[in-house]
Amino acid sequence: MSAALIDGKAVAASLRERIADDVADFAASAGRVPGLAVVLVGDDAASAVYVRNKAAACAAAGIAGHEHRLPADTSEEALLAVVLGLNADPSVDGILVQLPLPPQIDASRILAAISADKDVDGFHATNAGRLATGLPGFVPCTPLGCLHLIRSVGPDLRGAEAVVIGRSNIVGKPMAALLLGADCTVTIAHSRTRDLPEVARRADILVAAVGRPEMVRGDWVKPGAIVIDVGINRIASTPGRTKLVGDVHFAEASAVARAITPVPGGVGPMTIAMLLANTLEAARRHAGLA
Ligand SMILES: NC(=O)C1=CN([C@@H]2O[C@H](COP(=O)(O)OP(=O)(O)OC[C@H]3O[C@@H](n4cnc5c(N)ncnc54)[C@H](OP(=O)(O)O)[C@@H]3O)[C@@H](O)[C@H]2O)C=CC1
Ligand SMILES: Nc1nc(=O)c2c([nH]1)NC[C@@H]1CN(c3ccc(C(=O)N[C@@H](CCC(=O)O)C(=O)O)cc3)C=[N+]21
Ligand SMILES: [Mg+2]
Repeated sequence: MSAALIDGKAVAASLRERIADDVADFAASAGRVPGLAVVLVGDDAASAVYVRNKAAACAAAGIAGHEHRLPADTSEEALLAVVLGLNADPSVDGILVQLPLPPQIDASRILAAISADKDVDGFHATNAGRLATGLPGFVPCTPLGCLHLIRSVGPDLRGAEAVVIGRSNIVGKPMAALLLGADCTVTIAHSRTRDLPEVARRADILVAAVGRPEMVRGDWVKPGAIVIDVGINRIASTPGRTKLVGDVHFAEASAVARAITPVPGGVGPMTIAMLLANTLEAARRHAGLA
């Protein structure tokens, strides 16, 4: 392996220490702690793990976590009522409704109902529009964490060729918007992209957010590129066991890249750190301390 390892876990840990200090300052000024409500519908095992991680991270940062677990057969109206209650609750600064939602619920309707100034996920159309037009707002945590990691190894992004594989509203599109905002030349690739390996090889900065285990092979990577692997894929390993792998074939890509994120320990921990940062920012705005 020749690439430098981008240690998201370590970067996230140091960010979280700083956030904890800032939370203490906020509490001293505002007379209350920031609050984050996390809503989980159903019993998806992976979602339960993330929600547990978020609760622990909140506690460690001094943020009050309000966890709402609803049964898998919850109706859209019932979930809407929970969201409206959280919108109206002054102790709640941030609201996160864990995705995916069960099939009877229209996620876009739920996301639209979250107050834009409590939308610490940055998924509301108002915040997506703010990001697209260069206005201040909440930026989705995963791409924001990716940008931090990219800047930790390549602070000057002006004119760099960036290729984002994946165009979801929660990762790919906001990632592209952030890179564009950093003056990269940005290409967004997806399932209809012709000759994806060729497109990927153009990238000085390659971000993979696809959900396909180890899809990006070594010969897709330009020598010296920065590779950010957003994918979280649980696959079978030895009989009866599973393991997490990314969307990038790590062993191959790390022989070619200049720097690369591992899975686990890369983007995932940064997502949680950015969620805490967004929640503190929401609390400051609500308290008039921003
Ligand atoms: N680390 C973290 O904190 C987070 C990790 N993730 C992980 O990131 C990955 C992506 O998540 P998300 O964006 O929500 O996923 P989505 O399924 O919403 O989007 C996947 C994107 O990949 C594209 N795609 C699918 N197959 C191919 C292919 N063969 N070639 C090129 N493009 C393809 C799709 O294209 P099209 O639009 O044409 O269908 C789509 O744009 C997942 O593994 C997820 O678990 C997600 C969020 C946070
Ligand atoms: N409303 C909403 N907001 C989200 O931000 C959101 C969501 N829904 N649904 C699911 C995805 C996924 N996601 C992750 C967060 C942390 C890790 C993480 O901490 N990963 C660790 C490992 C975790 C493990 O061991 O399973 C790592 O990569 O090192 C992963 C994935 C947030 N998401
Ligand atoms: Mg961490």
